[in-house]
Amino acid sequence: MTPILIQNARVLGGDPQDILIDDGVIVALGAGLRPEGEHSSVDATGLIALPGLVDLHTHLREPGREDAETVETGTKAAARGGFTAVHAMANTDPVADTAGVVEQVWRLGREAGHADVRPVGAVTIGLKGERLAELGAMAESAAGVRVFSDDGLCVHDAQLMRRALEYVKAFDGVIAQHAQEPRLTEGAQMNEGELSGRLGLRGWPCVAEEAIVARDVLLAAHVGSRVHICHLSTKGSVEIVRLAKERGLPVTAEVTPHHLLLTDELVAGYDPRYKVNPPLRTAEDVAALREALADGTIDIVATDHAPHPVEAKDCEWDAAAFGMLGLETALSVVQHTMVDTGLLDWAGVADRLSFAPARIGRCDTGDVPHGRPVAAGEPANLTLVDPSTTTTIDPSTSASLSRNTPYEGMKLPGTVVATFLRGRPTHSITAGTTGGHA
Ligand SMILES: NC(=O)N[C@@H](CC(=O)O)C(=O)O
Ligand SMILES: [Zn+2]
Ligand SMILES: [Zn+2]
Repeated sequence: MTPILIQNARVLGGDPQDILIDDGVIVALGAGLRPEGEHSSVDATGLIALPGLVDLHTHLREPGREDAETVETGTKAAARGGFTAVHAMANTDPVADTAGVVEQVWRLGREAGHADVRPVGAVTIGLKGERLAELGAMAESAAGVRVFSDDGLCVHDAQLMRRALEYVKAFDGVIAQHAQEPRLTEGAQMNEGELSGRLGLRGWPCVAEEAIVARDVLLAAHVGSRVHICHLSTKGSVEIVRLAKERGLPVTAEVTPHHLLLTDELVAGYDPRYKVNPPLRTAEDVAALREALADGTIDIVATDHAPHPVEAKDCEWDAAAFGMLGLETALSVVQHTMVDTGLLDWAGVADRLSFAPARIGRCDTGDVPHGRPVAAGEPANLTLVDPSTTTTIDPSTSASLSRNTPYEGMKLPGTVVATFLRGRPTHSITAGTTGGHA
């Protein structure tokens, strides 16, 4: 590959600089670079350069639901969203609960080549919540699993959760908990509140999440092992995590783009596009989540990209599947809710969407590290963003196999202009291909 000179990019939102990439590595960074020899140039005037984004929570659906998404299509959507690495959730069919399945997913990611796929291992066999899966074998496999989760379901048995935390401590793993007390959410369809009563939909109380968050930070502290809370959605959960961090407990947390932007009022039209787990909450919760992401109480944004085929969403509310697309719109939603509101600068975005998720997933070191500083000697995993654009979201242009975006028709700021994975463009907008993305 000939060297690439990216000119005038605002690295992490700072002053314009040139970035010279050769052989997959950033070899020089500075103003007015004039490399000798053959190279190609990219004019990045007005663009922000970020470290390649890292998603700690993606559903790629392969194996088993290749009608909803495949590793190929999901990672293509990831590249278009500016991601160079994604953690693929274990709720596939078969479940990713053995070294064999996680290695298969990891290998599919390598073959597709759009983004590095870091498989998440299931905590319990078949996600049944009964017996621990072979966590050690998945950690030692070629996939090098460090994140374990029964996501979609909660590890609700306290003793199993304790054992899982003890087990992963040996290899510095982390349990990513889908915090949902199942007995408190039987048949639940939306946030519990005045609106759920009015709409006649079974409510999903905040305490169902908060009870598990509180229990698990205490368990993690007791064991001295790391717990990560998936898709935090309530003000009360924020308060618990804040208190836990003040006490120095080993907890990290994520918020999804949709919980930063959307509220339960959208459910009033019974449109299943807004059906998601955990449910959309109130404006007060949204404000608390934004504030917590800004002050670092919530460590990261994770997409929870959850593709579903048309028939699972184009139906009555009660029958519809939970979940929303997220990879291609994440950065735009974060710009809209956090940057354009003055809550976070671009360096903060780099932290919440790249540095911190890579650290939590322990993929900031090793053979193919992510979430590294934009600096000479580092792998050229880069995302170029044009923050000055506005796009009307059009699901038909998505790289995902599914169409269940909640943002259809919305105007959102920012466009990912190019993504580089170890110096190779995995996404780039050339003249004529700009426009809608979902
Ligand atoms: N978020 C969702 O609503 N759905 C996810 C499962 C999950 O993340 O809990 C899915 O797998 O579809
Ligand atoms: Zn979940
Ligand atoms: Zn999920």
